[in-house]
Amino acid sequence: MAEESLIRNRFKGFYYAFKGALLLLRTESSIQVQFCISILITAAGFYFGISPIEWISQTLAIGLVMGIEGVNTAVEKLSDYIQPDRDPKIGFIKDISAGAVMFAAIAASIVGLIIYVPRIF
Ligand SMILES: Nc1ncnc2c1ncn2[C@@H]1O[C@H](COP(=O)(O)OP(=O)(O)OP(=O)(O)O)[C@@H](O)[C@H]1O
Repeated sequence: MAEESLIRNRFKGFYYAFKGALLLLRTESSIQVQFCISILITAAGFYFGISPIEWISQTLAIGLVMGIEGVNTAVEKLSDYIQPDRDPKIGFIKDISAGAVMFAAIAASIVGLIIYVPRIF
């Protein structure tokens, strides 16, 4: 019985996570832009015939950027909900959350440059 409800809870958790991913894709322009870039980069991967290790690096980079961008979006929404007015503490929280996205984006850009610059130039 307990095991059954554990499995049901896992399925529910997966359902909510899937719903959240769709919400991000449907409502957030930053995620939509990153999703389009991910599709283009994936197409580039097929076009240039990148190696398995390059596919792994590229897939991890895409997941890292989109995942952290999703968390950053959640931080922004939560911040606006708990403090709709201007507040330096909220400004700091939003800035460091955006900074986390930048770390991931820089790392992903480096991965992209390492994979594609030698193939293009
Ligand atoms: N409530 C706030 N108090 C202080 N600074 C804020 C606040 N909201 C946003 N900021 C500052 O603005 C930056 C961008 O925040 P955010 O991406 O939420 O956009 P916004 O300024 O709220 O406008 P919009 O939501 O229309 O894009 C933050 O990183 C922070 O520096």
